[in-house]
Formats: sequence, structure tokens, C-alpha cells
Amino acid sequence: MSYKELKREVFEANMELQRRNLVIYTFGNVSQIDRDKGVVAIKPSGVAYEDMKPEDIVVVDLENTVVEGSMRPSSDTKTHTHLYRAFDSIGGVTHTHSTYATAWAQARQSIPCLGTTHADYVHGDITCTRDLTDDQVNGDYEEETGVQITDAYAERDPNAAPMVIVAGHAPFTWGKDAAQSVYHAALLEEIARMAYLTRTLDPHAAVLKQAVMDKHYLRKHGKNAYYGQS
Ligand SMILES: O=C(CO)[C@@H](O)[C@@H](O)COP(=O)(O)O
Repeated sequence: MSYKELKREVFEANMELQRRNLVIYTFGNVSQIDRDKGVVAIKPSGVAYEDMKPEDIVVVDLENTVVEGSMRPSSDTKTHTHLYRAFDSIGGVTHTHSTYATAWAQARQSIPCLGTTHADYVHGDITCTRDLTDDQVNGDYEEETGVQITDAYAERDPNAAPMVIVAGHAPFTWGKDAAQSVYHAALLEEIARMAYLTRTLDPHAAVLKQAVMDKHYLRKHGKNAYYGQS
């Protein structure tokens, strides 16, 4: 894929964030990797969606050095590239501050699987990471945000749960490409809203039975698709 095609795909995925009302102003960002070229195309920092053009998308290498583009890459770039280096099967990453998913992140609560809508897309909880340690806060903050996520996935297959909420921050999602990572961000926000409303109606609403969770996830993703047996 040429840089121009890659930038166009990433541009369209970023515009879908706004179309799905997952961001306001300059919030959020989407990227996609070309693993053959070893580059990542990502939204420019501080640019409003309505002002953005495909040629504004910035291309960086996996060490976060700009290889093409006149604008500054998103301030979350190091988190995106950390995930691409750690999860070698993913092709796209999305970050938003969508309201309900961010509320669960600020409450430091993983989103429990309360129904089959959730179970169709994520087997088990949608994990909330641990908080950053003081050293991590004072370190390379964006890189350490990536570490928070990969630490939470040390025992978990990123393909079986392509969405996470970062404690005190907001969600990151991923997928086979930028478009699928945005799709997962939209699903996460809807699941987070359903879970919040469910627990508002009934604070003791039960987690779905494991057998039902398994059936729904298997139905959607095929045999042995959970617990990392992809
Ligand atoms: O979404 C939020 C809002 O804090 C940030 O992560 C986001 O705005 C990052 O800014 P840029 O991508 O650098 O424009």
C-alpha cells in the first residue's frame, strides 16, 4: 500500500470517529500500521476533524520519528506504536474519550459482561488497567500508557478482547485495520453505556453465565476463539 493510500484509509477512519459521535473538537485519534514498510500513519495533533485533509495524516516509524508529513503527530503516538510493537497481529488503533467508556475508566472499574451484546464481542470483562505508578507518570508518559495496557494483557489474547479502558484516562481499541479499530471503539461505547444503565437500574445486576458467554462469543468468532485459542 502506498503512503497516499495508507493516509487516505487513516483519514477516513478518523472521520468515522466524528460521524459516530465518539469525539468532540480535537479529541481522539486513529492510526494504522503498514508492517511491510515499518510505518504508522496517525492523526495530526490538535487538528479538528472538520479542518483535516487526507494529506495532513502524519507517517512515523516504529521509533516515533516522522518519515512523512508537515504536522506534529498525535501526542498519543507513542502509545499507538507501543501497542503495534507488543501486539504483532493488530493493524489499527483507536483512542477516544467517549463518555461512558471514559466514565468507567475514571471510576477505575472494568466493565463486567452483563449481557449477550457484550459477550458477542468480548469474552469476559472489558479490562480497566491499573493506575500509572509515580515513576511511570514522571517517565515517558505516553509510552507508559502503552505499558499499562500491555501489562493488563500479559495473560490475555488481544484479539479476544480488542478494547481496554485505561485507569483515570480513557479507552483504546484495536483491530485488523484502522476501520475495524473504530468499529470496536463504537461497540465499546455502546456496551459501556448499556452496562452503566443496567447497574443504575440494578446495582446487583448479575454477570452473564459463563456458558452463555462462551456460546455467544463462539457463535460470533468461531471455535476456540476465546482464551487466546484463536
Ligand atoms: O482525546 C484526548 C483529549 O484529552 C487526547 O488524547 C487527544 O486530544 C490527544 O490529542 P492529539 O491527538 O495530540 O490532538
